[in-house]
Amino acid sequence: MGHRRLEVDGVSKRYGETVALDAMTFDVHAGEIFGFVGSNGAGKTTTMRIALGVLAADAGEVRWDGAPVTHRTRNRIGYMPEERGLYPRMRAGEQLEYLARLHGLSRSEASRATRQWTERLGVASRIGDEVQKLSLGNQQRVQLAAALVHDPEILVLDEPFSGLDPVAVDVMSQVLRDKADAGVPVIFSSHQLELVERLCDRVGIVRSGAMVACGAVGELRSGGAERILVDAPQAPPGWAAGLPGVTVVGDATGPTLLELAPGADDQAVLRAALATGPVREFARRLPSLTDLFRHVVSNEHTEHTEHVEDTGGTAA
Ligand SMILES: Nc1ncnc2c1ncn2[C@@H]1O[C@H](COP(=O)(O)OP(=O)(O)OP(=O)(O)O)[C@@H](O)[C@H]1O
Repeated sequence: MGHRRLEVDGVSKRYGETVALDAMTFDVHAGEIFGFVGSNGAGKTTTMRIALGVLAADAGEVRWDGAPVTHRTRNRIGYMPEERGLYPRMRAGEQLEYLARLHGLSRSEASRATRQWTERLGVASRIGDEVQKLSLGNQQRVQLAAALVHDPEILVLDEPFSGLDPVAVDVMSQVLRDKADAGVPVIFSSHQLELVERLCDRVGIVRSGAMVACGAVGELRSGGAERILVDAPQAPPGWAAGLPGVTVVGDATGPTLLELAPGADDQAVLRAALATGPVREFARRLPSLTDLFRHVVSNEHTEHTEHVEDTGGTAA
């Protein structure tokens, strides 16, 4: 049971000239929440649609429990599409029961699951309303209920948190955690990086259709450059600018955030700070997931520039 995982292995996909996925590879283990992050157009939705089997890959394979995902597996995935796929004129409750029955639940099981999930997600009083008459956030809660009513073995959710109020975010987070604890691999995409950092066991950062960083949040954060926060209230602006191997990251008033190149001497930084007057704080700070993300995105620009120069060189 513990080794069960959803594997995305070397999946590539083009739309005409556009390379949407370029050998995308990662896996999500049973019992973990995996956060899938990346810029707009990086390839998250395409990956999830291929994992679900609604879109075919040009190359590569998606496996569940060691075997390629088939139509049968697909039935056991709870999917929340980015383009929310509910029928606007159908009543929320009827729709959920209908979806549950499509996945093979009996009439009474379907109605029990509908009641259970609408209560859990705080939309039980809305089951008689047409979906189009619900607020966006409530439509989204119904959409999540739709991904859950058939008790899926795998959860694949495309931006499930966008547009939810903070209470709904908490409810949704707890639902995902409970599902993971019950042995379900949970993968979701999001641009809300603080939430991803808080909720996910592992995170994958995608850039231009490929995975560029993947691992436990703590692991990724501690793998970044060393940062030190220095609070030296009497230090003049620019006090740290000339120190060897030191880059000033945060320069606003108040404490200074410094990034140290590998091998830079933190004690030299401390002495320089003390030379300006009292030092109230001198502490190592890990970069946040947002910092890491920005780093990855700015590398994208660097590489892009290099690529353009290379092309120019070849042409000339
Ligand atoms: N049906 C399509 N036809 C042509 N190009 C497409 C199609 N769907 C996606 N693409 C392209 O594939 C790339 C990946 O898109 P995808 O929707 O997977 O990104 P995403 O990471 O989900 O982005 P977002 O964060 O904006 O939702 C983009 O360049 C997009 O323009």
